[in-house]
Order: sequence, then structure tokens, then C-alpha cells
Amino acid sequence: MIKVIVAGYQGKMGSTATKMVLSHTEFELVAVLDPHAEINALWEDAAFPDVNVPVFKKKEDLVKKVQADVWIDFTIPAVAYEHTRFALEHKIAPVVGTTGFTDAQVTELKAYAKAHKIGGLIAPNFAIGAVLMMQFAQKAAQYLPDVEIIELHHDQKLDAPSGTALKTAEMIAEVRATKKQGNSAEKELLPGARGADYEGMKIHSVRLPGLIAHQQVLFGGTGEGLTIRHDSYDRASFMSGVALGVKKVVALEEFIYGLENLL
Ligand SMILES: NC(=O)C1=CN([C@@H]2O[C@H](COP(=O)(O)OP(=O)(O)OC[C@H]3O[C@@H](n4cnc5c(N)ncnc54)[C@H](OP(=O)(O)O)[C@@H]3O)[C@@H](O)[C@H]2O)C=CC1
Ligand SMILES: O=C(O)C1=N[C@H](C(=O)O)C[C@H](O)C1
Repeated sequence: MIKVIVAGYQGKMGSTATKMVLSHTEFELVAVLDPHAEINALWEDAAFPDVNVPVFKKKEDLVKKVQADVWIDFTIPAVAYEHTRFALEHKIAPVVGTTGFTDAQVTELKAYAKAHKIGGLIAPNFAIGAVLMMQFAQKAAQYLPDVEIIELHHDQKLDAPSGTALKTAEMIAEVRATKKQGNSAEKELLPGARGADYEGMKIHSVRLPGLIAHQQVLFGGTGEGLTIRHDSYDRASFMSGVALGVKKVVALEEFIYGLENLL
């Protein structure tokens, strides 16, 4: 059995991931973490009446009392790096979905994990369809270098652009020479009208109630266009990727950025 902690267990993703762990025959939920939980509480859900899992407010208390193999993190960008580093330092392999890491933070986590031979994973998107969308976009950019990314999310999202949009842009930039798109004389009449700039390609972030997680990658060529689109209609779409991450990360001795590197 793989012993798992879920940080952010009351959130939209954390609560879904907690139930996935409890339903999985190879995983054992050993603790959950949330700074605003009640002291000495036990995790409770009517659908899992026999579960007695402790709730912790502080990660320092959690590691004193509980032994775990994997730390699933779906929290907020402001704490995700600190959590991931803390998990590695306590030899708990992190499986992180929380977005907002800087390149420098990812590089530093990779170096720490390698030096200490611990596995870890950050996946900006755990949905298999989203991973394929990014890979297809990377392939298309080899032939169609004019590209704009439109990501669309629910209006409670804290970060923009999304981790998925940034990862998509990074993957495209690996195969596409930096190119400033559009008319060199263009002027924004309203600041931000042309979106964010990543090595000359534009990223646009839409936030609306009713949405979950969606992205379009639009390519333009001579007399033609190509649109690659992915939609997560339900947070269940991310769970097979999280489960795969939990299973694989315990055998790794390095830190991986992107689920595509585990498939
Ligand atoms: N990689 C992927 O496939 C996916 C990634 N995400 C990412 O996951 C993250 C969470 O998203 P979502 O579930 O929608 O967000 P929510 O706001 O629903 O949940 C975040 C949770 O984190 C909790 N939290 C805040 N600070 C801490 C802390 N210090 N320790 C433990 N828990 C904490 C919050 O608790 P409280 O409210 O009590 O402060 C809240 O319950 C985001 O970064 C999002 O981009 C989302 C979907 C898929
Ligand atoms: O906040 C979300 O909801 C999501 N966040 C991730 C991101 O920033 O890409 C993954 C997915 O898009 C859902």
C-alpha cells in the first residue's frame, strides 16, 4: 500500500483527489492538511463512513505524527513551492498539481531531488487529453509557427495564465524559434488587448463562472488555420493522471515536470 497525504483536501481538486485515494485499492490515506481545518478533527464524508483519517493544520505537526510515502498537493500557488520542498526534505515524494511555480523553483526542486535520490512530480495538468493537446500543439508548431493560446477557466482561479498554458508555450518554444507575431506596428488601444507575451506568442486568459478548465491552441498559416482544443468538463478528468503519478513517483529518484514524461 502506498501511504498518501493530501494537502488542500477541502478544495475543489483536493476533495476529489482525497476520494480517489480512498477508493484506490493500492493507496492508503494517512492524513490530510489544511490551515483552516478544526484542531484534532477527523476527515469526514458520509460516503466513507468507516474512514478515520487525521486532519492537520500544520505540516510540521503532520510529519511528527504520520509516516507517508506520497504528498499530493492541490493548494494555492503561494504555498506550493514551500510544501513541495518540505515534502522532499521529509523523504515524502510530492505529486503536485498546484500551479504557479517559477522556472527557478522547478530547477531547484529537480536539483534537490536528484542530490537526495527522491522522486517527485509537478504536472500542470493531469488530464490525459490535455497532455495530448500540448504534445499535438508542439508537433503543429514545427510547421505552423504562428500560434496563440486561449485558456478558459472558472472565475475562482488565482493564477493567470494557467499552468497548462505556460507549459504549452514552453513546449512550443522548444521547437519554434522566437518570433514576434502580428504587425510590428500594432498598438494596444486598451492595455492587455493582445494578451501576455511568451517568446513572441500570445496567451489569453478567460475567467467565467460555469467553466472548469479548457484550452485552445490556434495556429495560422498561409490560407489555413488549425485549432487544437481540450475541455475538462469534470474534475474527475484529472484523477487517472494523479493516480498514475502516485504509483510511479515512489519508484523514481528524480523530479519530473510534466505528466508526459511519465507516460
Ligand atoms: N494539475 C492539474 O491537473 C490541476 C491543477 N489545479 C491547480 O490546483 C490548485 C488548486 O485548485 P482548486 O482545487 O481549484 O483550488 P481551491 O481554491 O478549490 O482549493 C485550494 C485549497 O487549498 C487550501 N490551502 C490554502 N493554503 C493551504 C495550506 N497552506 N496548506 C494546505 N492547504 C491550503 C485551501 O484551503 P482554505 O480554503 O481553507 O484556505 C483550499 O481548500 C490550483 O493551483 C490549480 O491551478 C487545478 C485543477 C487541475
Ligand atoms: O485552476 C484550475 O482549475 C486548473 N489549473 C491548472 C492550470 O493552471 O493549468 C490545470 C487545469 O487547467 C485546471
